[in-house]
Amino acid sequence: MTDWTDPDTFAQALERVETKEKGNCFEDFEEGDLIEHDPGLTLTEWGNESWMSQTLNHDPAYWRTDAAAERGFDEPPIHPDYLTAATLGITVEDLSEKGGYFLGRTDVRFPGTPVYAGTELHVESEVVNCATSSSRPEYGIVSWRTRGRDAETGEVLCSYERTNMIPRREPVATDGSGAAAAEEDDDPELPEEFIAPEGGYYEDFAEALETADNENAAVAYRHERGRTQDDVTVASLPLATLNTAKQHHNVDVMSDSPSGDIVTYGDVTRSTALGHARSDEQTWREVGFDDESFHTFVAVGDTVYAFTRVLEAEDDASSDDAGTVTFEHIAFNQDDEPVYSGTRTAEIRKRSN
Ligand SMILES: C/C(=C\C(=O)SCCNC(=O)CCNC(=O)[C@H](O)C(C)(C)COP(=O)(O)OP(=O)(O)OC[C@H]1O[C@@H](n2cnc3c(N)ncnc32)[C@H](O)[C@@H]1OP(=O)(O)O)C(=O)O
Repeated sequence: MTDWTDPDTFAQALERVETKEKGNCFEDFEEGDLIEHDPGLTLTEWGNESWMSQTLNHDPAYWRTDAAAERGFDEPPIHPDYLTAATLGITVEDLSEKGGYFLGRTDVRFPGTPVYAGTELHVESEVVNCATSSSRPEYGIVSWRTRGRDAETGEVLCSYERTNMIPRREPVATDGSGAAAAEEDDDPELPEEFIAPEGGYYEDFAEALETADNENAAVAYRHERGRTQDDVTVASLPLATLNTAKQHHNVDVMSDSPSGDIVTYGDVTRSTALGHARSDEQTWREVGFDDESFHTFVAVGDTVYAFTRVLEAEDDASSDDAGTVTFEHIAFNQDDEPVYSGTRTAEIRKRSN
């Protein structure tokens, strides 16, 4: 009788059987396709608090009822970073589980916030672009518009457009023009002076911008905190959002990939950098995020730091207690390499109120 667990026999069986594959290849996506994602997620206090604590998002309004009430929330709400990460995590099984990397995202908005624990998320994505990668013949580049809705009311809570590299079944011939376009600008022009705001209130950002306007200066500074990536940030946080990307939890497969190892979920990297930035400001509300890019991998043992450039300050917030500030945040690693960048618009509390 055949012993199926004999290692030689089993190796032969493994070679001959079909693998029940997961995920979709580039060829499976067509512009205009609408995909309703089967996994759903109830946004819980546990999920929210795990995400916020591990990414150093310790804003009291998301932790304490008195601080929440002071900011106009009924109770500590679901953090927009966790909402964004959960909205994306649910989509991975259909959109990107096959492999490839999360390259970037834009137009991240929260039309239905605040969102409270107990809300069930239902997520759908529409394919908005399928492009050939001119530098990587074995991949295509796909963009989707994703909407996370309150499953009960249908209200859109989080919406964004995201782009991933997605493996092709069959590599295509490319002209290699992508590599040429990526050539480094070896003569960067930086301003003569860097100004840091005095404090974290709206007026501090507005005043610093005004000073910089009169000189060849930029309002830019780094944040002291860093967060070294470990099993929790690399594997546990994405799995808690039902993100099934093998990049985050399958060391065996990833040893034979461009990164050579499991890598941090892009939303963990960016949320950690944003947590560092928020710890040096008086955040009132998050408005949105644009032009987000993931430049290189972050892996277990890497440390995520943050750098902020203040771009704009406008006294046009939804509340008299705040003004609107636009930032560029850059996450970087222990070797000072940028790993993430993106712009963020947030309402920042005014000093006078
Ligand atoms: C979720 C989820 C997975 C993750 O969270 S993975 C973790 C987050 N992402 C990363 O760590 C990726 C970091 N990026 C990289 O390491 C490099 O970009 C990468 C993927 C190795 C590619 O590097 P290359 O130097 O080979 O190439 P480029 O950076 O020039 O990009 C390749 C092509 O993609 C185009 N592209 C890049 N960014 C964007 C963007 N934001 N939007 C649209 N297109 C973009 C770029 O122009 C190149 O195009 P070519 O035609 O020239 O090939 C999950 O699984 O869902």
